[in-house]
Amino acid sequence: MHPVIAIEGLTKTYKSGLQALKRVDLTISKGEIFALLGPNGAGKTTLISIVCGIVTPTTGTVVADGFDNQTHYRQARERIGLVPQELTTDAFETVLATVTFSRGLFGKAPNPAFIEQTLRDLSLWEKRNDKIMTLSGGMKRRVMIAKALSHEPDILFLDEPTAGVDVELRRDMWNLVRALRDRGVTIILTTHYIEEAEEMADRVGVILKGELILVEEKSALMKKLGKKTLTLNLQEPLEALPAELAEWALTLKADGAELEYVFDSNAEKTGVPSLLRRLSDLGIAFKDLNTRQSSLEDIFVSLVHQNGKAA
Ligand SMILES: Nc1ncnc2c1ncn2[C@@H]1O[C@H](COP(=O)(O)OP(=O)(O)OP(=O)(O)O)[C@@H](O)[C@H]1O
Repeated sequence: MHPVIAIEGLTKTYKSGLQALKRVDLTISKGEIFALLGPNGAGKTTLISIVCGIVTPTTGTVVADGFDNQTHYRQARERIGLVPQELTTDAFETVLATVTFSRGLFGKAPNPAFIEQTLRDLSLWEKRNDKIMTLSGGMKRRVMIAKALSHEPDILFLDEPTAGVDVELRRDMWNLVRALRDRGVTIILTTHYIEEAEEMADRVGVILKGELILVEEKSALMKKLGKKTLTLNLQEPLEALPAELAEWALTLKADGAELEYVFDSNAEKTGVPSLLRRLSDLGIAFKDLNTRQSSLEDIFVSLVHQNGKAA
């Protein structure tokens, strides 16, 4: 089975001379949910825009479901639905007309039953005769998704799908994305909300300054890079860390009332038992303790930090 998207040697230098993509190689399998993470300006939108045929790459190729998006643009584009970051739609049109028109743009035969189902799935059916301009921001975003799905694409790109939407709509979107995946749609999303990637993605890619610095199964990534944090709530606050504790990577928090120790949970020797013994020897007592597995957010922040230092 060929990958549903194959990106090879992709680079993009804008006319301004800015190199937005350095060299990106990436393959995506059918039915995956792939989350692309990266700080502002990393190149996420540029990458998506190239795959969707909106921006021309400087070098490299993109093959969507077997079709090169430059030599077979129409066939490649037909397979892709794009929900852009910005709302781009005719404010004076009704919801139903906009979504129906979108399908027509791809040369697909009308299918009112399919459009109705799509609008119902997105809780837009009641609003079908409303003009887009009268809808709330969240509803407008749903319209953008309905438009992207109108021609029944196999691959859906969501560029920051939940930026600025409320918690309820975010949950709805996640459910929708899962339902689409269950139907065999491949989903690529960019997000600033790491919890979104943590919750949804099968695989995660991290892009920094135009380079895909990491692509990994989410579960493997969290296991491999995951650290644990042990927090001890002290009986008496400490003014400073005693020199006798220098061999552990400790931080004092909450005005000295909490002692935090970050350790590698995969290591043979975590340092936790010896730390507790040393604390007891020093007469430092604690009321409570807890450990927390690091989240994808911690991992992401430390990756960005490391790369910032390396640059
Ligand atoms: N049309 C353009 N002409 C020149 N430079 C551009 C153009 N579009 C984007 N850029 C630059 O390319 C770099 C990557 O931008 P891009 O929008 O792809 O990043 P992003 O990761 O999507 O960021 P954000 O999270 O802020 O949306 C940025 O430095 C941006 O200023």
